[in-house]
Amino acid sequence: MDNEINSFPQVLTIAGTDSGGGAGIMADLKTFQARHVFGTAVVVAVTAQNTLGVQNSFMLPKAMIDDQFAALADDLHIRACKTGMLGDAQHVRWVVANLKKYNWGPVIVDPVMVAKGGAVLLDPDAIQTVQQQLLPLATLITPNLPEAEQLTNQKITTQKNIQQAAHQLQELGAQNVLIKGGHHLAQQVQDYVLLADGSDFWLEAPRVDTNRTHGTGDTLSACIVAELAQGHDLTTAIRCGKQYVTAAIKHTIQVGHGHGPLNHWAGQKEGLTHAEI
Ligand SMILES: Nc1ncnc2c1ncn2[C@@H]1O[C@H](COP(=O)(O)OP(=O)(O)OP(=O)(O)O)[C@@H](O)[C@H]1O
Ligand SMILES: Cc1ncc(COP(=O)(O)O)c(N)n1
Repeated sequence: MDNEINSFPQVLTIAGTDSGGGAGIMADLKTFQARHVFGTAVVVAVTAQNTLGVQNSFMLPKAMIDDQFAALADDLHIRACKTGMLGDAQHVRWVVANLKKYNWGPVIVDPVMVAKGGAVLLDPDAIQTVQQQLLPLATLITPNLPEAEQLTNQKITTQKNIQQAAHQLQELGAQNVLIKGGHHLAQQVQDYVLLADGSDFWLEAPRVDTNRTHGTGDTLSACIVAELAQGHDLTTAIRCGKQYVTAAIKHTIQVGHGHGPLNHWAGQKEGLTHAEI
């Protein structure tokens, strides 16, 4: 009976808010809505932010974080979750404890470190805690190139470096790895995927010439979470996420003076049905 009550696919983002609406929990919830799953959130950090940058941030106390997890565990049936901005080492530890305490389905780790505008969203001291405690819980980790460099302690300049870094992230405990190539300014953006069984592939798309790319990583990982919650396999979910984020970047909307947000209605705009994108 409980299965019937909680049968609609429910997902969770564990991250920071963005008052400007473009990244973090806001981008995740917009993506969940567009992808037809019910989105929930554990707020770890609150940021005062807009498309020009992060003006202030506040980390929530442990009791408030634990209570949010407990409230969800008591009532909902979360099928997949993701992490985003976690701020510092102690918050990473508190989140890890709650990931272990309950079952939230597959865990997608988006190891957010620095915002597009340059603000630090993860204390550099916390990187070791992410490597040692969070990575082993990751069904999939989705670093961008600078994050992959930090997590593997190496410069990444070639495709071979990217592949080596992905293997290193697996050795640290992440089951599957998606290294995002948005920060490499080539004509084609290339993301690299290394799966748990050792198979791999590249995802390619033409670079859209725009600075309206606030929240691209959040949107990609949130879409993957949504697809997993609906029962798709990981490869299908990743390919769908890539198609969705590419469309959301391509169909620019004019919001803000700086790094503008994506168009989370892009699937509808392209006339794509839910099943096609
Ligand atoms: N200008 C662009 N044109 C097309 N695709 C892009 C562009 N920029 C990023 N992407 C794609 O968006 C996704 C996110 O990549 P990116 O490297 O920007 O992540 P990120 O830095 O974590 O994003 P954010 O921190 O803004 O959330 C990847 O699939 C990447 O290839
Ligand atoms: C709360 C929060 N989470 C994540 C990001 C990263 O997004 P971006 O790199 O596009 O600024 C952000 N700016 N704010």
